[in-house]
Amino acid sequence: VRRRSHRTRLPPGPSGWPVIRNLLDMPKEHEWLAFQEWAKTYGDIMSISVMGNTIVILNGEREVKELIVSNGATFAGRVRFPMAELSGWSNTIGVTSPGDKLPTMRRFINTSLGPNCVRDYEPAIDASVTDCLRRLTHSKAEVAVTVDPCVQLRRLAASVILRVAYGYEVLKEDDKFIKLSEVALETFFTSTAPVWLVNAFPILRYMPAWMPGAYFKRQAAEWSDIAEKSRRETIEWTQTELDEGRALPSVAAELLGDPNHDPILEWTVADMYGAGVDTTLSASMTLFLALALHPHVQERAQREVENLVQGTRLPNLGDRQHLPYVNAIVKEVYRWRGVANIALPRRALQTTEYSGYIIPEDAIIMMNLWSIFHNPEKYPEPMRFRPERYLPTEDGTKASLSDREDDGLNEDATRYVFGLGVRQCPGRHLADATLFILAAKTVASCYIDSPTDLKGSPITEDSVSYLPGVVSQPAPFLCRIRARDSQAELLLSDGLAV
Ligand code: HEM
Repeated sequence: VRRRSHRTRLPPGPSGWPVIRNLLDMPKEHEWLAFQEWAKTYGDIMSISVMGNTIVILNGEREVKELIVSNGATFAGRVRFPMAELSGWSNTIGVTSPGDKLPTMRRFINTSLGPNCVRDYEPAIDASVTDCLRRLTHSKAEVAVTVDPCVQLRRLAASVILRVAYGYEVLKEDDKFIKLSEVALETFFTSTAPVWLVNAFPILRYMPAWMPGAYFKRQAAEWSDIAEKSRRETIEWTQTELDEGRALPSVAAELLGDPNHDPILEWTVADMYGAGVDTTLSASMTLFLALALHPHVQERAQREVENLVQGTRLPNLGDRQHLPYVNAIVKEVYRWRGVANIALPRRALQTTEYSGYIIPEDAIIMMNLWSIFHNPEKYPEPMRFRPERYLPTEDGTKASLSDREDDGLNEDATRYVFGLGVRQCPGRHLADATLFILAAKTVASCYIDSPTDLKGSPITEDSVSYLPGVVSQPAPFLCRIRARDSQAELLLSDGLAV
């Protein structure tokens, strides 16, 4: 192991090589696993240096709480991606650091997506979930069909977001706004990749577009048009609905209702798609995979729901407090494989001293949520999906359901999965409500089993694999799904969208 000299006073880390420093050490994918491994040598706060940037990695809950929560303002910055800014994404909240526009954006999105939002949109979320399960089961009780659940779960995540953001209802498989938003989002992700030299050397952004080597500027101009088209067409759609008196309540309708609204907030509405769809989809796919792998979890959850509703209806958000085991499933979905394993990197806005180390201004800060979620002292047998770890039952470990703040053992994973502090995910209430409704209705009405990869090889808990990326999703898988019985089939097909 190459250790860096103690004299630097940066948090410890591999020493790297002259000039390129840790460029070759930096893992190409699933970096949270490498960071977790490095923590065994360097500890819960460590650093590396890549392309002139200091990256500070926080592997422990104490470091995350003390730096990100208690020192919130210092670490509230986001990483800049000049190529994304040139490509029309400069008003995206997820790359905006504190300054003139951030407080306006945060206030708006926190209010629009606060706990009230969930109450207002609950019927729409409920209907979308039922619709999704009906499509997945094909409404045929006791006839199991083999499906790739990703297709319908993506449609569900996108339907919820487009309904809440614009009052738009997805009615077709190849929906125009899903396509438009996905194409635009692709340009965002591609423009944040390190292959664009301008992301490492921002000075290049001043090169005139006609110069040899300035291909990136012409590409950025093209992508900028795509981002603008997506933002404009969606918000104009809501404006037309408002003008013609048929707009459904939505975040965009609320915004457009104020004639003096700040136009920058139209981008914040658009951000909901990019930030909300892949994340909700990742957690939903993990839910299906975990249920398919654990029939006893489904049975216990189904019994819990059945005791409450007695076959008369499907459960809903109002039942939440009476369904502790279903709640525990959602918490374990957040923890077991993670969604955004290194959250969304932050940037230090000033030089700070912590635990005897210097964290320099502009350092990139990565919270390794994976390390926290897979610390065996905090979550015994961390690779096992065990919802009961959150429950005060004979096989559970919690002292009480209240899950006190200082209770480190099997702490509620919801506290971390959405990040922490001043930049915490504003979509958490919406996402959490969607996942609870999906989990409760799924166990109440369906039975899922036989998970395999796309070639038909069985998947076990130990062979589960996840794709790389800021948002990590299960590798594509198939499973068998059927409506639990004819009563469940009836409840799923009742009062549905066509
Ligand atoms: C299971 C689903 C989700 C997970 C796990 C998740 C997780 C996260 C995380 C870890 C962050 C970074 C927080 C930080 O830096 O501390 C974040 C930011 C964000 N999320 Fe979510 N998210 C989810 C769903 C959603 C939804 C449904 C929306 C909106 C509809 C949303 C909107 C945002 C936005 C706008 C940001 C950027 C906030 C900022 O930079 O100030 N997220 N999310």
